[in-house]
Amino acid sequence: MSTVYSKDVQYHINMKEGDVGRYVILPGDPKRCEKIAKHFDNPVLAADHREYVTYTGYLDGVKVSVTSTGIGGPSAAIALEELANIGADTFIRVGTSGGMDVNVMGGDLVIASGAIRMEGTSREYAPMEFPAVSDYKVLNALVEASENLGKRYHVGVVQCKDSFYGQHSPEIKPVSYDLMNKWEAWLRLGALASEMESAALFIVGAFRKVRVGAVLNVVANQERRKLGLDDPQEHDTEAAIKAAIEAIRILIKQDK
Ligand SMILES: O=P(O)(O)O[C@H]1O[C@H](CO)[C@@H](O)[C@H]1O
Ligand SMILES: O=c1cc[nH]c(=O)[nH]1
Repeated sequence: MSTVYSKDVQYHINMKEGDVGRYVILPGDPKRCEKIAKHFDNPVLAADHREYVTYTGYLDGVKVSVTSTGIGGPSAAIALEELANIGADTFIRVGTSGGMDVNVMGGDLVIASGAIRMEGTSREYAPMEFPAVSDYKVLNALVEASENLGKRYHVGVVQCKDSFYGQHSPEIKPVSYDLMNKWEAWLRLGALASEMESAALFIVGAFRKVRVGAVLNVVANQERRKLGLDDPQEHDTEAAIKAAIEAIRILIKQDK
């Protein structure tokens, strides 16, 4: 059985085949797109529809794009599916996250090797037994890129959820017993940081047979705060952006 996906103008991202490169950076925040596109040669605004803003330009002579996903699994899954429909096959999420492991500090980078599927979207693609893992070539490229940048980084599992405030104020939620017990388990299992899109992107990527990785800026770490440790804050995503750009350059070279 073969499935044919339309390469025509896509319903949500409002682009067709030819509008994006095979390499696409995926920030959540649409406002991060322009910052990322500044690293491209000759960037042009390709589309601006709903939460999906896209710029397309070039890195080392190869066409590349950046498309925002909006917040959460549902909109991220749509972005990935529609971008795959029009020819993209390698994706790097550049996001923000909240630190979990006490060794992870605000301003560090977290490169996701896998993601905890505490969200709903990926369940509509794969049974829970199937793991949400990043593509190893994209993962390796992100590690090499972070080394080259001389940036403090961690590689490991991130936690994905649908409720931002379920992470930040679980104790006042009606299901606090569930949120807090699971959070404790994720900590004991060494989860590095919490965010909202990687699990859905990794699972949809597995389904669509495309490569997906993720690099996250750590904004702060609530676990360090709880323990009275210093908790530096970093809202600037430029280091994560630079890591993703460098990783794409590495992948372009490898793919030639
Ligand atoms: O900064 P982005 O990429 O949006 O990522 C993180 O920030 C949002 C929550 O504030 C969620 O989308 C989360 O995953
Ligand atoms: O704490 C945080 C920061 C960014 N994104 C999240 O989901 N959580």
